[in-house]
Amino acid sequence: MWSYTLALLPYATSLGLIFLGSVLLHRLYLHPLAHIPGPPLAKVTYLFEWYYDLVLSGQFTFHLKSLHDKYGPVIRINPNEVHIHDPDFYDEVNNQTNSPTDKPAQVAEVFGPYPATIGTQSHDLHRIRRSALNPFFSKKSVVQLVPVMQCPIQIMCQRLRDASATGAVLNVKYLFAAVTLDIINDYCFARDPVYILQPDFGRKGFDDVDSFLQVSLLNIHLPWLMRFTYSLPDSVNKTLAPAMADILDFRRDLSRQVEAIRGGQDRSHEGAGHRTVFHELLESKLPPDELKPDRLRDEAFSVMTAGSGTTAMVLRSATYHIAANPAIQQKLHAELCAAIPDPAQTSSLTDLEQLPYLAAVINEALRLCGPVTHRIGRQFPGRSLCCAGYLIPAGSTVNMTPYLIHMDEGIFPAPQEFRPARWLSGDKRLKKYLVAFNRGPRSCLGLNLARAELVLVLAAVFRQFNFDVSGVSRKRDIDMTRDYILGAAAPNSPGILVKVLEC
Ligand code: HEM
Repeated sequence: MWSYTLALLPYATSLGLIFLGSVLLHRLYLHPLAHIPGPPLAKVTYLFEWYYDLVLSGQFTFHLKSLHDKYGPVIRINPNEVHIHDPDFYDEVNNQTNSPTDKPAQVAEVFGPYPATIGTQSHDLHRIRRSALNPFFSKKSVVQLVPVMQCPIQIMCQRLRDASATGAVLNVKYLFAAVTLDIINDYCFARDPVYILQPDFGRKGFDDVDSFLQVSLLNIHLPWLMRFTYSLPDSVNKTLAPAMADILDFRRDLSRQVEAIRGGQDRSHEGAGHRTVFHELLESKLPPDELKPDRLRDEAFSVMTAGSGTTAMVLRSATYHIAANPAIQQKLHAELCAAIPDPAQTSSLTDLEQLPYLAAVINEALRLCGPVTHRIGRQFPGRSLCCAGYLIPAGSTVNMTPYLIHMDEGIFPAPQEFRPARWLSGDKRLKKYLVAFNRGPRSCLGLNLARAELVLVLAAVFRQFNFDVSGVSRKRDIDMTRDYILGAAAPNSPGILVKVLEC
């Protein structure tokens, strides 16, 4: 038996080598993307990308810039994907309504097999799911939601007042995460504020989400991993990855809440005084398959997580940059004092949105600290693209990275500097290049809500307070050092520890 096996070994090895050689030759010379420039190693193997994303931990996004400097605006980043860095080509990839746009499978399933709007591959199914959610997040709906937002914002201001009175050090990373999660929790499920009232703002849950995002980067490259993980019982997952425990509990709790609404046990929306997403979604005209428990659980998970962590990241970075730049803080404070003479009173969202300096601060925060740092991938089954003379055949995966556009020195000089004034220069072109929410049919569902939260929270905070940020290190605590889908601070960052000053 052994002698047969040994005799066959050279044949098997030769066959293996011939197969490998053919794959390499195909990828280099015959593949539909063979003509696209890029590092030879990236053309033939995924290992190139894995090295930067997995071995060096979330570094590929930074490396992309040097690849584009070397190979031009259109490059091949792995055997089957193209990356484009051409800010003027952004709408061509992301803002098309005249042809179907799919999401590549590994990006759609980044958080696991995930039948939420954000995790939907197919264009047509995405339209169905997205249309059901759109009405909740229109500008009009968000304006009606302002009183809901004001409740946790007022509690947040009281927490800041208390910290200022006692001199306590506050971690604003968790403060802002709590306030945004309370807002979306109320909108989705008619729940009173919870997190903003907790002494540590519910820190552990937010830290677990950070760990979950790190795992999700692994999942983009090895999509079977999360599929396998979710097929295991929760108890096994909790033992293998303790950080998953809170995430799994959170998911199960969301499922319980949705089912309690469906079963009629949860009628909290009746006294809420505002519409709530999941009570209405359950009564919507979505087809029955779309209303199944797992589908709505995952939709809830996506809206709750996308609807809190992202805005909180912009709030905390903006807070640091404003407080660290006295001239900016003073200018903003002066504008807010004129608009809100009595800080005990709140101004309308519409009035606050008209304040030019506040708007400039928010645009600059979205540019410099846009939370979604990973490349955004799309597929066009029926449309080929032509960029910089390169034909990209229909069906290819095409990526673009908002972070690289926001850091483009040709558009935003000194891109690493927080300069709200650049938005007041009268250069109307700049807005075209602010793509923190992406554009087009798959752009951010919560854009209006996020912008309203940024306006209301920053106006309330900087009308009344300033911060001693001498204990914060920009390099360690604020700037993205690793791209885990959302930008992550350095591993040794304690959060954003500040002293609150009343002004
Ligand atoms: C400053 C805050 C925010 C930023 C910068 C942001 C950014 C983004 C980006 C870039 C995308 C596109 C992702 C992709 O194409 O794969 C996206 C999608 C999404 N965002 Fe946001 N987001 C923010 C806040 C919110 C909020 C408050 C919600 C609450 C509802 C939300 C819910 C979603 C959902 C559900 C999607 C998926 C949309 C779809 O696939 O149709 N986001 N967001």
